[in-house]
Amino acid sequence: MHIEQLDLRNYRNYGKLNITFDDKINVIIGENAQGKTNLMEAIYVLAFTKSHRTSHEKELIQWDKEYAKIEGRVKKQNQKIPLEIIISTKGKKAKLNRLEQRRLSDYIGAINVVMFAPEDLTLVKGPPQIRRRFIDMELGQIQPTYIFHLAQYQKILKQRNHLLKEMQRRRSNDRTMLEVLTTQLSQHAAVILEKRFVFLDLLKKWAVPIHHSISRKLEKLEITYRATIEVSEEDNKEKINSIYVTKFGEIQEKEIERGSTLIGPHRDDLLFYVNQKDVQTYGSQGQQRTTALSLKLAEIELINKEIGEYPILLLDDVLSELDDYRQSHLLNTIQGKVQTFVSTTSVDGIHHETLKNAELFRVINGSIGG
Ligand SMILES: Nc1ncnc2c1ncn2[C@@H]1O[C@H](COP(=O)(O)OP(=O)(O)OP(=O)(O)O)[C@@H](O)[C@H]1O
Repeated sequence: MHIEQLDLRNYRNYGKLNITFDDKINVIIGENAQGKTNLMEAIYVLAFTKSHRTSHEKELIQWDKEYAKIEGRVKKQNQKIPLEIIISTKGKKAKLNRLEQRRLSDYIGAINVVMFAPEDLTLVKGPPQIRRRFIDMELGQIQPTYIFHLAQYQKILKQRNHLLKEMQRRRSNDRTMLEVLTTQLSQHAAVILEKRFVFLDLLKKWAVPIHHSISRKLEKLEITYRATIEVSEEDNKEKINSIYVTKFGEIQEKEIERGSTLIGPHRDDLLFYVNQKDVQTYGSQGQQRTTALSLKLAEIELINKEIGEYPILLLDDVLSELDDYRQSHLLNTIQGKVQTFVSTTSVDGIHHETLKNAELFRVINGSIGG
């Protein structure tokens, strides 16, 4: 799949932009603060309806304007699909084939996008929420029902935390309500965990051999899921649900005392081992980067396997962060089959021949020239 055309209106520092892209490699080049990441972000928002770098959507609207609009024409399985996101101070609209989609899960997945930015290099070393976000974004775009369960889970979690806080302060003792919320939360948590286990199994199938190859066959990567309950990656949702229900029963008084939900997928994590050593604690920066790169490359292959087409790849200022060997590995993998957007301040540090045939877009203060 690829984006043929992108139109922006009042999006960050782009007042008006109409641009046609190459279906292979597009290099977005410009000095700092000219709008390279803004362009990448717009493509990301077109795919996920939200930004990868802010949760405050008002920031996406050009200063002093009422709304921001992103329109894209995507070619997927030989069909041209028009997509549109409008963000205004009143809210957000997502249109697929010119029809407004009320549920996010009906829109997300229309195009598949994989973003690789410098922050992703901290995927291994950074806090657990980065790894949970990684799973949620990647799994969500290949399985829209996951987004539905995640959204329900988060809604119920909020209500449950509020109730627990009220019970902690002795302003409520509504045990029946707590039981209802616990039952609902466990059900969604079980579906989320089951789907994460299936996804992880697929991810490992790709990431482990890729890591082996990038490390010149010296390193064996292992990935495990760390849950807040004792569960096996082979367990199905019924089994997981019953484990949650039992555990919630056991910790109920502790949860009331703390005023918060203490177990569930919102507290889980991924662990990475290289040659049986925990990469987060013992890995070199190089090993951590290889792991992050292997995961991203695995994701690209996984989406191709699940969807039947390669996703669109956004490499925001990250190529120059990788050494020549890792750069080559990345660019050789995508060569000729993945529409890719590379943003950079200079092509000096990027030596691969793929870029020689790329289409070049020069960004100066929210305008693009060839
Ligand atoms: N809502 C907005 N309205 C207008 N301009 C904005 C808005 N949000 C950000 N900008 C401007 O966009 C520019 C930053 O663009 P961007 O983040 O894409 O930079 P970049 O080209 O990727 O630079 P770098 O190489 O430093 O990352 C800044 O000049 C900023 O003032």
